Amino acid sequence: MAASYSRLLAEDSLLAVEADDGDLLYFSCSPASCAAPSRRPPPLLLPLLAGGGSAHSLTVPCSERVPAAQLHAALRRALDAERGLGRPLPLFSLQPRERGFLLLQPGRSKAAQERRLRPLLAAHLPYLRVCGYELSCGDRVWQCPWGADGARRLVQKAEVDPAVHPAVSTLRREAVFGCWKEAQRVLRECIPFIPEARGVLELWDKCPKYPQKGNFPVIVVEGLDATGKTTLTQSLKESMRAVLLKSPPACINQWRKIFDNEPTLIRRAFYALGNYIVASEIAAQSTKSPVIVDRYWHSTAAYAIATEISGGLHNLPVHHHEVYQWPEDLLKPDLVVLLTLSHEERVRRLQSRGIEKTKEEAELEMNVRFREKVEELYKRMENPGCIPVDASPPREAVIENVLHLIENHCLI
Ligand SMILES: Nc1ncnc2c1ncn2[C@@H]1O[C@H](COP(=O)(O)OP(=O)(O)O)[C@@H](O)[C@H]1O
Ligand SMILES: Nc1ccn([C@@H]2O[C@H](COP(=O)(O)OP(=O)(O)O)[C@@H](O)[C@H]2O)c(=O)n1
Repeated sequence: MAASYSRLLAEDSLLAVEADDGDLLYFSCSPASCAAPSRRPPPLLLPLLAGGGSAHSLTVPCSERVPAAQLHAALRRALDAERGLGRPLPLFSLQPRERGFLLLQPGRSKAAQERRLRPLLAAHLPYLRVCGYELSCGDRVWQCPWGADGARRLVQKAEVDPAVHPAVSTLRREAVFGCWKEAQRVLRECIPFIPEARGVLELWDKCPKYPQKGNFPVIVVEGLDATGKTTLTQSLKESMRAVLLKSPPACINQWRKIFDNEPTLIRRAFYALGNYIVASEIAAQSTKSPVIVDRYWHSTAAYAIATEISGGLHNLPVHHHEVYQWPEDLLKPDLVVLLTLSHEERVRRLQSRGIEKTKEEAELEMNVRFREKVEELYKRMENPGCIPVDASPPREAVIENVLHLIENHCLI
């Protein structure tokens, strides 16, 4: 009979490894005495070890968010650069809650893998939990912690798959901030490591904290890259005699590249605060004229969730989850238009535009699953939700449709 999730968490530690297709495989690691002999050994590890390969897991305790996120990113870079160490798979430990990597290396002994790993990890070792994996009695896999303090534990395929992706519970803390105070807190913690964080915070300090919208309409245009946001927002600006704003706003754009190269926690805090900075511009401008905004909070949340939650649509947080709700302290637009386009047409437009692609754009183009998740996430956003508009007709028709939509919302 399958063990319950709560029992596994009470007695064992539970690990989730992201397989090649982005889906998750769950293992439990139990003190040998309470391991039921009927529980099967885990896939992935058993064939690898039986074939003479080796495996190590590295996890980063998450006590201090910013240093932990930076260490995790540094490890990823080091492992990606070190070809002789095998393939790193993203790994979540659910008890204690930690993130890290599982290194799988066919045809290399545990001792040999350890010899390559030790110098690479030397500087980080005090802040990491590292375990090697061993095979005994033909089909028993043991987890063996480095250092003297940990007893080895039996690793088995977990008989329960928690219904929720392990990263869902960390989204609020690490990627989709529910209020400006949280984003500000993260950027403050970054100042010792990233001096530019101070620049962003100084600009934010000058902004009113809960600005109110003026009487003119505020319309946001969202959508994947190359769906026609720039084209549409420019036309709306002209035909409505509106002011056109962008998030992130021009005043922090100079630092965008720096934050784009930082781990999720820091990168998303930058974009989140960017939305609050643009909100004060929206408030000021909407007392004088209509305002069009090219990307806003929905983009920040949708991209953050799609990057953090691996696998397919089934792994996304359930409908009406708190991460889909508009932050209460962020100025709300009157209408959010979502431009939708088939994958083929979007790629054609990207190619005909021909400018250099950012890493995330290139990933979007390549990764159909990621694109599907971003689009689905846009549609799950609430209060306000996005209104989808087909962006495939000619430019003039798209603009006309959106102008009708704006009129129907009684905004002009
Ligand atoms: N309705 C349309 N039909 C055909 N091409 C379009 C349409 N709207 C935009 N484009 C073209 O597609 C490309 C991407 O549009 P753009 O407005 O830059 O998208 P985004 O700002 O969303 O990245 C541009 O070359 C643009 O001229
Ligand atoms: N309000 C915003 C705007 C952009 N972003 C991030 O910036 C990326 C897209 O910005 P972009 O400027 O390349 O998009 P386009 O306006 O070129 O389509 C997304 O991948 C998001 O990660 C965000 O998080 N929040």
